[in-house]
Amino acid sequence: SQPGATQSNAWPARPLVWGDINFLFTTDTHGWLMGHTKSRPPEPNYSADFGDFLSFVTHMKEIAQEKGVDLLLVDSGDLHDGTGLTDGSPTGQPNAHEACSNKFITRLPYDVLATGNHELYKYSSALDTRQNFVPHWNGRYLTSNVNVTLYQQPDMGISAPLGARYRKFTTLQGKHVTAFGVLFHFTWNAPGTIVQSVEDLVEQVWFREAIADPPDLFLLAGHMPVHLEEDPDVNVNDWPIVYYAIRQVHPTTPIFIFGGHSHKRNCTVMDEHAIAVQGGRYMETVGWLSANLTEDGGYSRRYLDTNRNTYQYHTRLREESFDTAAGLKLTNDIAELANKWNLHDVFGYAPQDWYLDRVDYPDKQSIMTLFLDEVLPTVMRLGAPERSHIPLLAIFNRGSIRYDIYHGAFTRNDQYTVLPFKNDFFYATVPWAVGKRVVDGANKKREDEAQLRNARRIMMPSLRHTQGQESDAVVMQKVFSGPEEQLTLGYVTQDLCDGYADDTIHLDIGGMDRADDYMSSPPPELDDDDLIDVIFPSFVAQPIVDVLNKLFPGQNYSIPTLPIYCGIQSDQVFEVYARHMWN
Ligand SMILES: Nc1ccn([C@@H]2O[C@H](COP(=O)(O)O)[C@@H](O)[C@H]2O)c(=O)n1
Repeated sequence: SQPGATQSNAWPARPLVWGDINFLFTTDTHGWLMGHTKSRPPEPNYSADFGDFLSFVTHMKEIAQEKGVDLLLVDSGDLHDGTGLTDGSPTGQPNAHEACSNKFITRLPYDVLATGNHELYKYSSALDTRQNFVPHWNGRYLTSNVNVTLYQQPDMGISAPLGARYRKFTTLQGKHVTAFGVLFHFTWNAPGTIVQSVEDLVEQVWFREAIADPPDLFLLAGHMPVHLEEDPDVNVNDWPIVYYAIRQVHPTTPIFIFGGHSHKRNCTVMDEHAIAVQGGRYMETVGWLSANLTEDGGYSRRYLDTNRNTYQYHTRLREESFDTAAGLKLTNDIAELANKWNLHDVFGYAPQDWYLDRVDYPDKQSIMTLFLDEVLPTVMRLGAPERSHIPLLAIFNRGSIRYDIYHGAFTRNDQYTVLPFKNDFFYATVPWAVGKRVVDGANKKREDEAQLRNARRIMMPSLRHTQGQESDAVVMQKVFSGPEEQLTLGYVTQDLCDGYADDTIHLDIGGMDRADDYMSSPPPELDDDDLIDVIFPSFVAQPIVDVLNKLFPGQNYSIPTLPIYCGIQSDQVFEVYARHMWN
């Protein structure tokens, strides 16, 4: 682990069940290669870093070989955006260049990787991925429906697949695998990148040809949730389209789906021979899935907390013999980069914990309450003193706020874990009669668009997994025999497959589904004719401009003519606040 990380004192409840085909899977790691280093619960659950993970995977692959079975390592995208290692480069290099392309993730023996939406928000990230990350993987980075346009000679104007379209390979134990990497129909991608809809993907001649021959199994890695979600932003499950396209040709060939994007642990069984799993977020979870293809013996899934106890328990290794030389080197190299980029510099001391998912606005412990009521208005005023004579309404898309803040030192790295995105703040000065309706208007627009998308959505078939008939509660009691007060805080997953899948038994940390994306600082008391500065991040400028134009016809707002409110960008807001208020 990284220096100073607080180790977990909890342990897995029971060994993994191996099959003849086994998978370890990650998704939405978002740069959390240092692991979680804080001491407040549940952070120690996730205190292993990528070096520990490398040692774990290396040992697990050896165990698989000893058992004469296969173990494949899969990632479902969103490596970018989320910590100082991906976003805190002092040199302005492409996002995640050091963490992904040059140094760290390439050291893991992934068999299949897929791209996420966060790899495509900036053209520079996508190009860097293609030029510096993809070549390392030698056909294992799969982007079945994503292209990038090349603007350098001799490829001027050519639109080329970002990675490989698909991969056919034979495992060490001789199983024939056909693999795809699919991204949901993402539309907020940077100019110069192209995301083909999943409907169109499955109609392509190359796709039809690629699925024609029956493999022993289909492996579908992709950045979309395995189950429909409440939140319209992540409610983008196009898996059924791929599933049915394959099932039309191969009614019983096993299909293994590895999803992502909604940051949740999840699982669903589509038919006797098809299962979809998903491993959470931020290197909190390493997923495990096993199956017996030869005996047709069902599945076993597990969500592993990422700490050294977990890794040592499942590899049956003691502390002294667990680390591999390559794992230790990766740990050291990550620590070195974090130091070089001053990620541990302290901006101030947070006086309490604030949570992203456990509670919601306006709870005093919600990070949205801190951000909207305190941080955003304070920092906007500090950044634009010349506009202090006009009241402000600061609008924000909550999807930009990514993580908790814990009591104690608030560092440069924490700033990126809370808000990694570099967006400008635009503003429009409007009468309060208009300003007070912008948030509702933007949320309604988002809802309407989601409903339109969902109107033509094919539902994922769901077969309640029939192995291990016992209820979750009974299984849990069996696997944990100690008193409840010994349990630590963590995930208690309710997915759509039978049995209890969390590897370590916890007291439920709880969590909520996000509702509205657009929120604002507290509205001032004004008359309808009073003027107000409506401030919003550049990332959501287009929907806000659309709403403003609807509410205030004749003004013809457009992004190029919008003034910038202050010189502070969104990824600096917490630094400015912490330096002023927590120092
Ligand atoms: N420049 C950006 C890029 C993204 N966002 C926010 O991230 C959300 C998507 O994140 P997922 O992990 O759900 O894929 C997106 O909806 C935005 O809220 C941003 O604010 N600025």
